[in-house]
Amino acid sequence: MKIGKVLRMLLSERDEKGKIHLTLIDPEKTSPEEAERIAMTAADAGSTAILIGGSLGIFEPLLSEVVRAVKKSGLPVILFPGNINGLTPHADAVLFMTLMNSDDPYYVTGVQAQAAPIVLRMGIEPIPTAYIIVGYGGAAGYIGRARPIPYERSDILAAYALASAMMGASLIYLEAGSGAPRPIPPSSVRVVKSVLNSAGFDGLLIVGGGINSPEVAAAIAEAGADGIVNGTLVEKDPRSLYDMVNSLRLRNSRP
Ligand SMILES: CC(C)=CCC/C(C)=C/CC/C(C)=C/CC/C(C)=C/COP(=O)(O)OP(=O)(O)O
Ligand SMILES: O=P(O)(O)OC[C@@H](O)CO
Ligand SMILES: [Mg+2]
Repeated sequence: MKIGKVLRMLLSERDEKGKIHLTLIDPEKTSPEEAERIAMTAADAGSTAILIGGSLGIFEPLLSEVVRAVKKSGLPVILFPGNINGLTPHADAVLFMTLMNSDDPYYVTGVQAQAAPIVLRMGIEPIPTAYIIVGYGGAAGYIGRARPIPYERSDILAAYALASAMMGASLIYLEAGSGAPRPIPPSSVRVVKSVLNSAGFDGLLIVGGGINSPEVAAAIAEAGADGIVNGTLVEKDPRSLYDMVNSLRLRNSRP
Protein backbone atom coordinates (compact mmCIF):
# COMPACT_ATOMS: atom_id res chain seq x y z
CA MET A 1 0.00 0.00 0.00
CA LYS A 2 1.15 3.54 -0.73
CA ILE A 3 2.25 5.64 2.24
CA GLY A 4 -0.49 8.17 3.06
CA LYS A 5 -0.15 11.87 3.84
CA VAL A 6 -0.42 11.59 7.62
CA LEU A 7 2.13 8.79 7.98
CA ARG A 8 4.44 10.68 5.64
CA MET A 9 4.11 13.77 7.84
CA LEU A 10 4.83 11.78 11.03
CA LEU A 11 7.90 10.20 9.44
CA SER A 12 9.23 13.50 8.16
CA GLU A 13 8.69 15.16 11.56
CA ARG A 14 10.62 12.30 13.15
CA ASP A 15 13.38 12.62 10.57
CA GLU A 16 13.62 16.40 10.84
CA LYS A 17 13.08 16.92 14.58
CA GLY A 18 14.35 13.61 15.94
CA LYS A 19 11.17 12.68 17.85
CA ILE A 20 7.42 13.06 17.68
CA HIS A 21 4.85 13.64 20.41
CA LEU A 22 1.25 12.40 20.35
CA THR A 23 -1.53 13.86 22.51
CA LEU A 24 -4.34 11.42 23.34
CA ILE A 25 -7.88 12.68 23.91
CA ASP A 26 -10.57 10.25 25.07
CA PRO A 27 -14.09 11.38 24.02
CA GLU A 28 -15.52 9.39 26.94
CA LYS A 29 -13.85 11.81 29.33
CA THR A 30 -13.48 15.04 27.34
CA SER A 31 -16.23 17.25 25.93
CA PRO A 32 -15.80 18.80 22.46
CA GLU A 33 -15.10 22.18 24.09
CA GLU A 34 -12.41 20.74 26.40
CA ALA A 35 -10.99 18.71 23.54
CA GLU A 36 -10.63 21.86 21.44
CA ARG A 37 -8.81 23.64 24.28
CA ILE A 38 -6.47 20.69 24.80
CA ALA A 39 -5.74 20.47 21.06
CA MET A 40 -4.99 24.21 20.85
CA THR A 41 -2.56 23.86 23.76
CA ALA A 42 -1.04 20.77 22.13
CA ALA A 43 -0.48 22.67 18.88
CA ASP A 44 1.07 25.59 20.75
CA ALA A 45 3.31 23.28 22.79
CA GLY A 46 4.63 21.59 19.65
CA SER A 47 2.88 18.20 19.89
CA THR A 48 2.88 16.49 16.50
CA ALA A 49 -0.66 15.09 16.21
CA ILE A 50 -3.78 14.25 18.20
CA LEU A 51 -4.97 10.70 18.85
CA ILE A 52 -8.67 10.28 19.53
CA GLY A 53 -10.01 7.13 21.14
CA GLY A 54 -10.96 5.07 24.13
CA SER A 55 -11.68 1.50 25.16
CA LEU A 56 -15.20 2.21 26.38
CA GLY A 57 -18.00 4.75 25.99
CA ILE A 58 -17.34 5.87 22.40
CA PHE A 59 -20.52 6.78 20.51
CA GLU A 60 -21.90 9.09 17.84
CA PRO A 61 -22.48 11.96 17.41
CA LEU A 62 -20.08 12.75 20.25
CA LEU A 63 -17.02 11.14 18.61
CA SER A 64 -17.44 13.19 15.42
CA GLU A 65 -18.08 16.36 17.43
CA VAL A 66 -14.85 15.85 19.37
CA VAL A 67 -12.91 15.18 16.16
CA ARG A 68 -14.33 18.27 14.44
CA ALA A 69 -13.52 20.43 17.47
CA VAL A 70 -9.94 19.12 17.61
CA LYS A 71 -9.39 19.72 13.90
CA LYS A 72 -9.61 23.47 14.55
CA SER A 73 -6.14 23.25 16.10
CA GLY A 74 -4.67 22.46 12.68
CA LEU A 75 -2.94 19.32 13.97
CA PRO A 76 -3.55 16.01 12.16
CA VAL A 77 -6.29 13.99 13.88
CA ILE A 78 -5.65 10.26 14.07
CA LEU A 79 -8.25 7.80 15.38
CA PHE A 80 -7.07 5.32 18.00
CA PRO A 81 -10.00 2.90 17.99
CA GLY A 82 -10.81 0.23 20.55
CA ASN A 83 -13.43 -1.18 18.17
CA ILE A 84 -15.35 -0.24 15.00
CA ASN A 85 -17.36 2.36 16.91
CA GLY A 86 -14.12 4.38 17.08
CA LEU A 87 -14.29 5.29 13.36
CA THR A 88 -15.52 8.57 11.87
CA PRO A 89 -14.95 10.12 8.43
CA HIS A 90 -14.08 13.48 10.03
CA ALA A 91 -10.60 12.30 11.06
CA ASP A 92 -7.49 12.39 8.87
CA ALA A 93 -6.23 8.89 9.61
CA VAL A 94 -6.70 5.84 11.80
CA LEU A 95 -4.21 3.64 13.61
CA PHE A 96 -5.29 0.49 11.78
CA MET A 97 -4.24 -1.75 14.63
CA THR A 98 -3.83 -5.41 15.25
CA LEU A 99 -3.38 -6.33 18.89
CA MET A 100 -0.36 -8.59 18.44
CA ASN A 101 -0.59 -10.31 21.83
CA SER A 102 -4.34 -10.77 22.12
CA ASP A 103 -5.66 -14.26 22.74
CA ASP A 104 -8.86 -13.31 20.92
CA PRO A 105 -8.76 -13.53 17.10
CA TYR A 106 -11.36 -10.75 17.00
CA TYR A 107 -8.66 -8.24 18.07
CA VAL A 108 -6.00 -9.76 15.81
CA THR A 109 -7.86 -9.96 12.46
CA GLY A 110 -11.64 -9.94 13.05
CA VAL A 111 -12.27 -6.29 13.84
CA GLN A 112 -9.89 -5.33 11.02
CA ALA A 113 -12.05 -7.22 8.49
CA GLN A 114 -15.11 -5.43 9.89
CA ALA A 115 -13.36 -2.08 9.73
CA ALA A 116 -11.48 -2.25 6.42
CA PRO A 117 -14.43 -1.62 4.04
CA ILE A 118 -15.70 1.13 6.34
CA VAL A 119 -12.31 2.87 6.46
CA LEU A 120 -12.10 2.69 2.65
CA ARG A 121 -15.56 4.22 2.20
CA MET A 122 -14.89 6.87 4.83
CA GLY A 123 -11.77 7.87 2.95
CA ILE A 124 -9.55 8.03 6.03
CA GLU A 125 -5.93 6.98 5.83
CA PRO A 126 -5.16 3.63 7.47
CA ILE A 127 -1.78 3.58 9.22
CA PRO A 128 -0.70 -0.08 9.51
CA THR A 129 -0.14 -0.45 13.26
CA ALA A 130 0.98 -3.26 15.53
CA TYR A 131 -0.19 -2.76 19.11
CA ILE A 132 1.68 -4.66 21.80
CA ILE A 133 0.53 -4.61 25.42
CA VAL A 134 2.97 -4.86 28.32
CA GLY A 135 2.61 -5.19 32.10
CA TYR A 136 -0.37 -3.38 33.62
CA GLY A 137 -2.26 -3.20 30.30
CA GLY A 138 -5.12 -1.05 31.58
CA ALA A 139 -8.56 -1.06 29.96
CA ALA A 140 -7.10 -1.79 26.51
CA GLY A 141 -5.38 -4.93 27.82
CA TYR A 142 -8.49 -6.19 29.57
CA ILE A 143 -10.97 -5.38 26.78
CA GLY A 144 -8.57 -6.58 24.10
CA ARG A 145 -8.00 -9.88 25.91
CA ALA A 146 -4.27 -9.33 25.78
CA ARG A 147 -1.78 -11.62 27.46
CA PRO A 148 0.39 -8.73 28.64
CA ILE A 149 4.12 -9.23 28.31
CA PRO A 150 5.81 -9.04 31.74
CA TYR A 151 7.59 -5.71 32.24
CA GLU A 152 11.03 -7.22 32.52
CA ARG A 153 10.79 -9.61 29.57
CA SER A 154 12.33 -7.34 26.96
CA ASP A 155 13.25 -10.45 24.98
CA ILE A 156 9.58 -11.38 24.49
CA LEU A 157 8.67 -7.78 23.72
CA ALA A 158 11.47 -7.55 21.14
CA ALA A 159 10.26 -10.79 19.51
CA TYR A 160 6.73 -9.37 19.14
CA ALA A 161 8.10 -6.09 17.82
CA LEU A 162 10.30 -7.88 15.30
CA ALA A 163 7.33 -9.98 14.15
CA SER A 164 5.34 -6.74 13.77
CA ALA A 165 8.05 -5.28 11.53
CA MET A 166 8.32 -8.47 9.48
CA MET A 167 4.53 -8.47 9.04
CA GLY A 168 4.67 -4.98 7.58
CA ALA A 169 3.65 -2.60 10.39
CA SER A 170 4.54 1.04 9.72
CA LEU A 171 3.97 1.97 13.35
CA ILE A 172 4.73 -0.22 16.35
CA TYR A 173 3.00 0.92 19.53
CA LEU A 174 4.30 -0.42 22.85
CA GLU A 175 1.53 0.09 25.42
CA ALA A 176 1.69 -0.24 29.20
CA GLY A 177 -1.99 0.78 29.46
CA SER A 178 -3.56 4.14 30.05
CA GLY A 179 -2.85 5.30 33.59
CA ALA A 180 -0.26 2.55 34.11
CA PRO A 181 1.40 2.87 37.54
CA ARG A 182 4.66 2.03 35.78
CA PRO A 183 5.60 2.78 32.17
CA ILE A 184 7.52 0.41 29.90
CA PRO A 185 11.13 0.49 31.18
CA PRO A 186 13.56 2.47 29.00
CA SER A 187 15.85 -0.58 29.12
CA SER A 188 13.17 -2.61 27.28
CA VAL A 189 12.67 0.16 24.72
CA ARG A 190 16.42 0.07 24.09
CA VAL A 191 16.37 -3.68 23.43
CA VAL A 192 13.38 -3.37 21.08
CA LYS A 193 14.96 -0.49 19.17
CA SER A 194 18.20 -2.36 18.69
CA VAL A 195 16.42 -5.46 17.35
CA LEU A 196 14.25 -3.33 15.03
CA ASN A 197 17.33 -1.47 13.76
CA SER A 198 19.10 -4.72 13.01
CA ALA A 199 16.09 -5.77 10.91
CA GLY A 200 16.16 -2.43 9.02
CA PHE A 201 12.79 -1.22 10.39
CA ASP A 202 12.36 2.41 9.41
CA GLY A 203 8.80 2.95 10.63
CA LEU A 204 7.77 4.52 13.92
CA LEU A 205 8.35 3.05 17.37
CA ILE A 206 5.83 4.68 19.71
CA VAL A 207 5.58 4.16 23.48
CA GLY A 208 2.67 5.02 25.77
CA GLY A 209 1.07 4.34 29.11
CA GLY A 210 1.98 5.93 32.44
CA ILE A 211 4.53 8.42 31.05
CA ASN A 212 3.84 11.05 33.66
CA SER A 213 6.98 13.14 33.91
CA PRO A 214 9.27 14.88 31.44
CA GLU A 215 12.20 12.91 32.89
CA VAL A 216 10.55 9.56 32.11
CA ALA A 217 9.55 10.80 28.63
CA ALA A 218 13.15 11.87 27.98
CA ALA A 219 14.52 8.52 29.17
CA ILE A 220 12.13 6.55 26.92
CA ALA A 221 12.93 8.79 23.95
CA GLU A 222 16.65 8.54 24.63
CA ALA A 223 16.32 4.74 24.74
CA GLY A 224 15.11 4.82 21.15
CA ALA A 225 11.37 5.52 21.01
CA ASP A 226 10.56 7.69 17.99
CA GLY A 227 7.65 9.14 19.90
CA ILE A 228 5.65 9.05 23.09
CA VAL A 229 1.93 9.30 23.88
CA ASN A 230 0.41 11.28 26.74
CA GLY A 231 -3.25 10.89 27.70
CA THR A 232 -4.07 10.81 31.41
CA LEU A 233 -1.69 13.64 32.29
CA VAL A 234 -3.14 15.86 29.57
CA GLU A 235 -6.67 15.28 30.88
CA LYS A 236 -5.51 16.44 34.31
CA ASP A 237 -3.34 19.36 33.17
CA PRO A 238 -3.05 20.27 29.47
CA ARG A 239 -0.25 22.73 30.26
CA SER A 240 1.99 19.81 31.26
CA LEU A 241 2.34 19.32 27.49
CA TYR A 242 4.90 22.13 27.30
CA ASP A 243 7.41 20.35 29.55
CA MET A 244 6.62 16.98 27.98
CA VAL A 245 7.27 18.15 24.43
CA ASN A 246 10.38 20.08 25.51
CA SER A 247 11.76 16.99 27.24
CA LEU A 248 11.91 15.30 23.82
CA ARG A 249 14.28 18.07 22.73
CA LEU A 250 12.73 18.39 19.29
CA ARG A 251 15.12 20.07 16.91
CA ASN A 252 13.82 23.53 16.00
CA SER A 253 11.06 23.27 18.60
CA ARG A 254 9.81 26.45 20.16
CA PRO A 255 11.24 27.34 23.57
C1 LIG B 1 -8.94 -1.46 13.31
C2 LIG B 1 -9.97 -1.04 14.28
C3 LIG B 1 -11.14 -0.30 13.79
C4 LIG B 1 -9.87 -1.29 15.60
C5 LIG B 1 -8.77 -1.99 16.28
C6 LIG B 1 -9.28 -2.54 17.59
C7 LIG B 1 -8.19 -3.15 18.43
C8 LIG B 1 -7.21 -4.08 17.83
C9 LIG B 1 -8.21 -2.83 19.77
C10 LIG B 1 -7.24 -3.30 20.76
C11 LIG B 1 -7.79 -3.28 22.16
C12 LIG B 1 -8.30 -1.96 22.67
C13 LIG B 1 -9.58 -1.99 23.42
C14 LIG B 1 -7.61 -0.83 22.50
C15 LIG B 1 -8.00 0.52 22.99
C16 LIG B 1 -6.87 1.47 22.84
C17 LIG B 1 -7.21 2.81 23.39
C18 LIG B 1 -8.10 3.67 22.58
C19 LIG B 1 -6.72 3.22 24.57
C20 LIG B 1 -7.01 4.55 25.18
O1 LIG B 1 -7.09 4.50 26.52
P1 LIG B 1 -8.31 3.85 27.36
O2 LIG B 1 -8.14 2.40 27.34
O3 LIG B 1 -9.62 4.39 26.93
O4 LIG B 1 -7.93 4.37 28.77
P2 LIG B 1 -8.73 4.92 30.02
O5 LIG B 1 -8.97 3.72 30.88
O6 LIG B 1 -7.78 5.89 30.64
O7 LIG B 1 -9.98 5.55 29.51
O1 LIG C 1 -3.05 7.80 29.60
P1 LIG C 1 -1.57 7.51 29.57
O2 LIG C 1 -1.11 6.77 30.78
O3 LIG C 1 -0.78 8.72 29.26
O4 LIG C 1 -1.37 6.47 28.34
C1 LIG C 1 -1.52 6.91 27.01
C2 LIG C 1 -1.80 5.79 26.04
O5 LIG C 1 -0.70 4.99 25.78
C3 LIG C 1 -2.97 4.97 26.47
O6 LIG C 1 -3.43 4.17 25.45
MG1 LIG D 1 -10.76 5.72 27.90
